[in-house]
Amino acid sequence: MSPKLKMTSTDLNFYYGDFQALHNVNLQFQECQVTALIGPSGCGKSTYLRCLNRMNDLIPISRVEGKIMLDDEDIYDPSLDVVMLRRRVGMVFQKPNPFPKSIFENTAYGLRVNGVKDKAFIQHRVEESLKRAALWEEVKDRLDDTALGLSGGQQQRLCIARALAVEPEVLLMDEPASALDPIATQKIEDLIHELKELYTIIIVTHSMQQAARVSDMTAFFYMGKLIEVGETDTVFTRPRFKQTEDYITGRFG
Ligand SMILES: Nc1ncnc2c1ncn2[C@@H]1O[C@H](COP(=O)(O)OP(=O)(O)OP(=O)(O)O)[C@@H](O)[C@H]1O
Repeated sequence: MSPKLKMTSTDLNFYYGDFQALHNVNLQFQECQVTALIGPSGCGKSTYLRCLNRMNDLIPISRVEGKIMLDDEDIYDPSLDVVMLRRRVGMVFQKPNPFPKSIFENTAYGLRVNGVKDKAFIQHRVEESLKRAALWEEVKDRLDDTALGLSGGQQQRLCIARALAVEPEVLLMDEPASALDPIATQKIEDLIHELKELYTIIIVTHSMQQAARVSDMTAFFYMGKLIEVGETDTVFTRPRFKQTEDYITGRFG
C-alpha cells in the first residue's frame, strides 16, 4: 500500500508586513512519517511550521498566500474552524511550557477547553496520554503535584502528553529538545520513534545529528526557500544542491 499524504503546502508564500519570509514552498508530508525541517537560523523553518496549524494568524501584520491541505481540507478556508484545526494539528514548543497546574490538569487541559466533562473519560485519556508520552511511570503516584516541580525533560514530555490528549493527527515540534540535556534529549528522540506509529510528525531542529536520527524525510530551507527535500539518508549523504551540502558539512549556519 502506498503511503498516504497527510499534509501538503502548495506555492506557499508568507509575509511579515513587507518582509517575505517564505517563497513558494511546495512540500508534502506522508502519514506516520517524521519529517525534519533544517536550515540556518532565520531561514523560515519555524514560520513554515507555524503556518501548518495557523499559529501565525496571531501575528496581525502577517499574510499567507498559497494553499495548505490537511487530508482534503484547505486549512486557510475562511469557513474552517481554527480550534478544530489545532486539535488535529498539535504543537510542542522549544521550551517546555506547562501551566502552573497539577500534572493531571496539564494533561487534561485540552479536553476541558474542548468542553469534555465525563470524568472517567478524562481520567482514562490522561493516563493513556501520559503513557504514550513515556511519562506515566514517573508521575503516576503524584498526578496532583504541580507540573512545575518536574525536571525540564519531564516537563517537555508532559507538554507532549498534553498535545496528545486531544488525539491530534499531526504533531508539530519546534526544536523540542534544544533546552534539554543529552539524556532527556535521548528520551524525546526515542519517543518520536514510538509516536510516529500513530502520528505524522514534523520537527524543526538545529541538530543535524538529531535530524539524521529521528526523521524519515528531511527538508532543507535557506533564506525562506525550500532548497531540497528527500529521504533523510539521501539528503545527508548525497545532497543534490551545494547549499545543502555546505550546510550539512558545517560550512555555514
Ligand atoms: N513575528 C515576526 N515579525 C517579523 N519578522 C519575523 C517574525 N518572526 C520571524 N520573523 C523573521 O522571519 C524570518 C524567518 O524566521 P523564522 O523564525 O521562521 O526562522 P527559523 O529558520 O525558524 O530561525 P531559527 O532557527 O533561528 O529559529 C527571519 O528573518 C525572522 O527575523
